[in-house]
Amino acid sequence: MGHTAPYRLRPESVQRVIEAALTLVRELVHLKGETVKRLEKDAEKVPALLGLPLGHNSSFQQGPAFAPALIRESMWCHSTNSFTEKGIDLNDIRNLVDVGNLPIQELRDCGVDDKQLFDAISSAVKIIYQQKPLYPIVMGGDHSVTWPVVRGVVEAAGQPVDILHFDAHPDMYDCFEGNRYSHASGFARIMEDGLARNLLQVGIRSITGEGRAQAKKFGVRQFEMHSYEDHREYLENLTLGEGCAGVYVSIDVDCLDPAYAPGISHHEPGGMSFRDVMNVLHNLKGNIIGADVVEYNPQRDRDSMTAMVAAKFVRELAAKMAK
Ligand SMILES: NC(=[NH2+])NCCC[C@H](N)C(=O)O
Ligand SMILES: [Mn+2]
Ligand SMILES: [Mn+2]
Repeated sequence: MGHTAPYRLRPESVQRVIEAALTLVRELVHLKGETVKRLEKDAEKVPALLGLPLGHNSSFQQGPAFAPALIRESMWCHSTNSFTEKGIDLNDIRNLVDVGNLPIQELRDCGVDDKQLFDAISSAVKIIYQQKPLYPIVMGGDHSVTWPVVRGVVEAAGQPVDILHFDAHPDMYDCFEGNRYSHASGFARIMEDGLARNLLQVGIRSITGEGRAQAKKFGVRQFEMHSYEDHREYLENLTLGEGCAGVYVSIDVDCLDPAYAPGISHHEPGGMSFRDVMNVLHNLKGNIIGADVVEYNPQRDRDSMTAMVAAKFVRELAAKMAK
């Protein structure tokens, strides 16, 4: 018996499914945003956690599609507590809310294509950003999610952002393995769309001629690991975001050396330590209005250790955003 063509929803049904998914996000965002305002009417910025279980644009392994639930599990694991390194209690809803996941796989099963899916991600981010005092902090999923997330932040803010991007890779291929939505092309899309006033890439140690040419074309500043010590002082005293919408921080967990983070798809030796990233993040002067932690791959992890690494990145980013 040959394969029958997969059943497809009619286009109008696909639109209804997308709207249903965004309605769930909209209701949760409104509920959490209004609750925070009732508890703390002067709250300026409260990070709102959104999970994007997406892995199909990864060029090598698709495990990041399973990451959000496992990062949440580590965030609240009783092996630790709810306080961040500098004393923010994330159990306090005024410091962090969770608005659930966008149902990525279900949308794709209904025949939603990547353009529609990325538009839905940008819409979900705008819903969060427009519900003050909430600001989006996203858990991937592979690094392809950053383009639609940054687009949503910039469209809602009305101005470009300064982006601080931690990664072993520049992710600026024009088109990787025939896919312009690839996790290895997201920052090319971001720069083409004029979404970033400045893009600083930190932790780079796997870069092709195209990666360097694209950086030159777009004016991207790349801080490569082979000369990291020459730039440490500067990177650990950054001021970003003044005169534009603010700062967006994207952490690809593979910025870390595989010794510290085995649970990622692309093992690239010679990476950063967790403390190196914290030194840059804790000392950063700037108003972070959006962030993401991506590329955690549970299928490569050891005893959930990298889930805890991704979870601590989320926690410390949230603490840095909260005001
Ligand atoms: N977001 C990422 N993890 N990108 C990884 C890109 C890997 C690709 N093989 C390269 O060499 O560039
Ligand atoms: Mn990477
Ligand atoms: Mn990346």
